[in-house]
Amino acid sequence: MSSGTTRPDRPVGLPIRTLTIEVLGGPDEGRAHTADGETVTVGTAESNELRLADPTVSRYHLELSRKGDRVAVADLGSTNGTAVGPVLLERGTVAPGTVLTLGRTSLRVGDGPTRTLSLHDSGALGPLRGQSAPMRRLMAQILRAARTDASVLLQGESGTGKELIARALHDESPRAKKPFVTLDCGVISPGLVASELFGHERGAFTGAERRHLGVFERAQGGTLFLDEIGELSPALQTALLGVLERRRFRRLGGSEELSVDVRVISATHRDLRAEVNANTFRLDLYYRLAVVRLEVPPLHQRVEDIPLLVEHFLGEAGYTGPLSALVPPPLMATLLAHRWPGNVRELRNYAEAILAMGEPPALEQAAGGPGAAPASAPAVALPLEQGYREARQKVLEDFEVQFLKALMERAGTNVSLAARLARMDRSYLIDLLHRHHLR
Ligand SMILES: Nc1ncnc2c1ncn2[C@@H]1O[C@H](COP(=O)(O)OP(=O)(O)OP(=O)(O)O)[C@@H](O)[C@H]1O
Repeated sequence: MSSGTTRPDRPVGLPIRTLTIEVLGGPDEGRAHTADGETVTVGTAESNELRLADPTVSRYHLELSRKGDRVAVADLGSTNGTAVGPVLLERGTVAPGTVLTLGRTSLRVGDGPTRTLSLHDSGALGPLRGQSAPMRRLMAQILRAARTDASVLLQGESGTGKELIARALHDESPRAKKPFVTLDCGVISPGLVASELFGHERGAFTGAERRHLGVFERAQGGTLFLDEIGELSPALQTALLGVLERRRFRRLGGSEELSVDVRVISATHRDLRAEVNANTFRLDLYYRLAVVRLEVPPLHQRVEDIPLLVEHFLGEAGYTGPLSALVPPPLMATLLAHRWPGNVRELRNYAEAILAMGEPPALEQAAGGPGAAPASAPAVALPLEQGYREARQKVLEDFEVQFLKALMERAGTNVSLAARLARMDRSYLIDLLHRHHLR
């Protein structure tokens, strides 16, 4: 199997038609912008490509991108919405020439000149595989960002490869020989995040029996990857901002100030620009984290990557035969048509299962597909006769037990594998298993 060296025989540039935006009305009337790349964001915050002064426009109001002959419009959770005539538009496409209204501002989107975007010249970058144009575009952006010390924010659905990309950013950077440390802000209990970030001194709080080094200290000189950054509480957002601004911090319960030389990469499955608009994520922290913002497309938007990825995962699992013997063309056609809600992770599990079982397992039906439960049917029995608090507790406990049983069955009782599949911290999983007497 040779997927690691696959070199698509395509040119290393992608010509795209860009966009222009003219401000026809409102406080910014007369301004215009021509896009450099495929997307343009509009809003009042500094990091928008088209920054407006109109106070009725949100900080991150709108994203416009080319979709063939049309222009895709995505409202980023703005306060006053985006309208075409009397119709409010959250997401959709419009023809060039359409006038959009944002608060008191009106904009006309139009065709811009053609530009050539650079693509990575192969289907591999470190551990990453992908030969589709979006993936090779992303690889080119990763290589460019890796050479700088800029903070990078990765945004994409779960399982799209954000952690692998963070790793590639580190491996391709001048910090490659220094540590790469990950903290998943979504799976550790909220009370422990501060001590995981900054460490603590012995006796800093009940149970702190010895000094603990936080991730900033362990990543010194290297890269810190903060996964699920959108889950940070407001207090921790403030504390993290302080460290990033001052480049210094103290362990919890400590008095010594320690200096930080760490490059921060963070990731989220949510659009933090909408969280900034809603005031649930600090704008100043967003600026610090998203000096470079990379969007990782879901797998169904880059289906050309599927054969290469399947071949790669089978090869990693030890398969040396021809791809078509395990995945004949009709099965490959099914894989290309599947929606892959779990993205590349789901594809990897699927490829490994084909090899383990010697035959293709059934693909899970996406929610809403044929056979899915009607939207109004409750997913769990609701114990309405109990009070809210007790009922919530009971439903949660039932869910945890069912989830853990299914998880341990899938993982063949291997706790490390189970933690990986469930994307949770291994020690937290062990705690949960003990709590429910499943171990
Ligand atoms: N482009 C790729 N090439 C090779 N392997 C990939 C690629 N993208 C993802 N994977 C594999 O898919 C799995 C999921 O990737 P990863 O954990 O990086 O996703 P993620 O976006 O960080 O997910 P989550 O948000 O759930 O943490 C991993 O096993 C990873 O190695």
